[in-house]
Amino acid sequence: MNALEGLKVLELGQLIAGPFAGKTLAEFGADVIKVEPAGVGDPLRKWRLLREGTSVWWEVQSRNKRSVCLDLRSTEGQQAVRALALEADVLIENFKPGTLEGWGLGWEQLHALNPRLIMLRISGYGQTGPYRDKPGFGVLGESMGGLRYLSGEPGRVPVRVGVSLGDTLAALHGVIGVLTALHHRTAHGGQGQFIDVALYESVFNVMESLLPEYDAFGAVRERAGSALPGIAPTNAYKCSDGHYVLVAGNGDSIFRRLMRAIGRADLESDPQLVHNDGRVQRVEEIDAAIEAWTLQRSRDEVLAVLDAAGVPVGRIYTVADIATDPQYLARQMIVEATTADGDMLKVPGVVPKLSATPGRIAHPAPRLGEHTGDLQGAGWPARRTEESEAV
Ligand SMILES: CC(C)(COP(=O)(O)OP(=O)(O)OC[C@H]1O[C@@H](n2cnc3c(N)ncnc32)[C@H](O)[C@@H]1OP(=O)(O)O)[C@@H](O)C(=O)NCCC(=O)NCCSC(=O)C(=O)O
Repeated sequence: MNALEGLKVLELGQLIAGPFAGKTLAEFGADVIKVEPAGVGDPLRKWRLLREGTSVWWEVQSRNKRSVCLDLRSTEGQQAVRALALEADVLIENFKPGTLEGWGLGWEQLHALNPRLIMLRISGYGQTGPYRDKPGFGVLGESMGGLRYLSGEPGRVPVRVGVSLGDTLAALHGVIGVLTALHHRTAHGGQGQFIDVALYESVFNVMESLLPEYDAFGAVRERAGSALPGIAPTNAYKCSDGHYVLVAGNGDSIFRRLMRAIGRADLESDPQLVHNDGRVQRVEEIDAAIEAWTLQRSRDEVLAVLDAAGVPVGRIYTVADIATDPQYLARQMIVEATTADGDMLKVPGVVPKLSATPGRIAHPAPRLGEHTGDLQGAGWPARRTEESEAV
């Protein structure tokens, strides 16, 4: 039994923000039907590295979903979506605001058709406000949300975090919205509602004290490279073999253990360094002491000594480190899955882990339009036998 068994989800839209929300619901048992344009399908099918013509990213993002091809610009395609929406619990979309309305598939139209429908609408800037009509991508949401300005070294160009974090953050906020709206629908009279998620707001929501610090102190937070301003010591420190380690000594007792481990009893017992506020005043001195010690040792030696001392320490993981890490392996986070072409592929396991109803990879990402034939007649199409068995 999966937690979202029986939940019917219709996914319109493309790339990351909407489809990552669909993926998350599908991993917990929702029946997600993805609508794609015939011919090319979701452009993500061709993003980054392709194997036999299909992106391996697609294999992860679309697992457990069904794919039907419908032309949303055509009357027939729009009618087919309405027929599906009539029975759907959730519709996910991440088009530019107004695109669905132009196709007669906006909230007003679909809500009138199916008052129980919950609609997740993800866009760059939201469904209202002066920017609503602008197309949005993750990088712009990350920037407007405040993240980009803080990423990188002081005085250098603000860098992109390595993945489209704005999109996945929006997707996860969208999933929270869907689950909240489902609870509300069950508890209070069965009505659906729409959820308006903006990429920039999803980023802004995780920006910690950025705004109140500006309001209270006029402080504009700046890029700080690998350090965490106002919290000490925590940084990346170079080792004798050229690798870096991350050491987070920013707890009062952890700091004392760290100083003992690196042979700095003087700093361990310094009354000014007992708490964070005092350490922040002398962060450069503390960082220099730590790096003087790490520079004398290889990364593995540093990790072993600080691990034994109970100090939070870690390497900077490449994917090669991830793929062989015992913690990942012990918790089934590296899973061998079979693609629709019968090839094996290592993919991330399901997050989060539920004790009674864990998520699962039930079937591979679909070929383009693999399930269009299921749409015979009206209503939500039943899953084919082999798929129901896989679930
Ligand atoms: C991604 C977008 C910028 C793309 O903008 P546009 O192409 O200008 O327009 P729209 O959203 O209105 O529509 C997308 C296009 O796909 C076409 N389309 C898609 N599916 C169909 C089907 N099934 N049938 C017919 N046409 C279709 C649609 O007609 C448009 O084509 P044309 O009319 O021919 O253009 C926008 O969708 C957007 O702002 N989305 C919300 C934010 C978001 O999710 N951004 C995405 C992230 S990925 C990312 O950020 C990242 O990697 O980083």
